[in-house]
Amino acid sequence: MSEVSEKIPVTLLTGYLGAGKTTLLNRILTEDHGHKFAVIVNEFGEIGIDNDLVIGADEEVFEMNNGCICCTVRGDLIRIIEGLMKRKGKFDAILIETTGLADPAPVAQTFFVDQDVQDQARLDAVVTVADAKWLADRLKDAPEAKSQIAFADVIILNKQDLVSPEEMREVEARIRAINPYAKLHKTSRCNVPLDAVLGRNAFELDRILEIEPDFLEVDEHDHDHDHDHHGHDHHHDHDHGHGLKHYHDEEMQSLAMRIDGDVDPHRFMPWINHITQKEGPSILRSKGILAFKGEPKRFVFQGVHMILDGDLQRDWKDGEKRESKIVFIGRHLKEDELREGFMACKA
Ligand SMILES: Nc1nc2c(ncn2[C@@H]2O[C@H](COP(=O)(O)OP(=O)(O)OP(=O)(O)O)[C@@H](O)[C@H]2O)c(=O)[nH]1
Repeated sequence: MSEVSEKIPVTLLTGYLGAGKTTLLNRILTEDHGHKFAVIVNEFGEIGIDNDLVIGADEEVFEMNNGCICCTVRGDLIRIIEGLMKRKGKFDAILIETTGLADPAPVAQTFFVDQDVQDQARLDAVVTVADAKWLADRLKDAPEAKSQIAFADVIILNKQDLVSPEEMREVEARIRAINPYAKLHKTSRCNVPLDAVLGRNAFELDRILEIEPDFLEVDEHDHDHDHDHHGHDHHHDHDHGHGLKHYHDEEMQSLAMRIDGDVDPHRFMPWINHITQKEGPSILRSKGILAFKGEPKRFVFQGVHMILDGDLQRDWKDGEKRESKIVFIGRHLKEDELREGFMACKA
């Protein structure tokens, strides 16, 4: 067993008010799966927790006026997770339900910035529940709703029973305009198999771009999916196109880039550090797998805003094409600048 797999997996559950987070949580908790979960509920910045799960939970007093909300959330979360770790063995996964208005980033960042937390727990995936009936409206007026979609590794597009198939296609297309990479499940009452939500390893560096192996095909070509397959019954595992209208979300975009071959680490590292510091507030997620010149191993990185985490991973396999690919998801991305900057890293 690798060291990684002994860490407690953490699933971060997000979604706008009333989308169905609690419904999903209850499904997870009541299903007969033989796992024990610890649940952390984050209400409006305050972290309340099932009292008998944590020693000294009564002492978790939240001070909302005390400085930056992100830091407060993070501090509370670190203390709660450390408390939970003292009871290690009593549960095998942690679920965090954030309030419908929360930005998932500070919670996710906790798993990269705090060494003690990092040693014991690993972020498994960000799961976002979306309301098929109301999401399109919330995308117009609620920036949090958009961030939650952009941030997701898994999207549960819920309340299918309340919309027509046509409306469902419409909302799916809106989601794809923001985040083409997440796994998407259409549900009523969040009726997904649990392995669609848990054990995703979406933040595992080695799996980062393998979850959706065809991710790059989306952005590389023009989004011209007007070729409707009338009368054909197409069943294959391709989420994009095929009856989906294509939108471009003006505000929130994703940008995928590829270099055929190696990049120069002496150019790439300063560039990625610079760009994530400078554009960090607008970059929600970044991920990449890179072939560094002269390096037999793949360099894999991911980031949440300006916090980056990267490592040399397994060797490039015999016959595997050495290439370098990165993805940014964010608000008002400076596409030309990002593209030019990355292309200049070519070895
Ligand atoms: N019609 C329909 N109702 C649903 C579905 N899923 C959940 N609901 C209902 O929607 C309401 C909100 O669901 P919750 O699971 O509480 O949503 P939430 O995201 O936890 O809500 P907040 O805690 O307020 O953010 C409840 O009344 C649910 O019974 C669904 O698929 N279809």
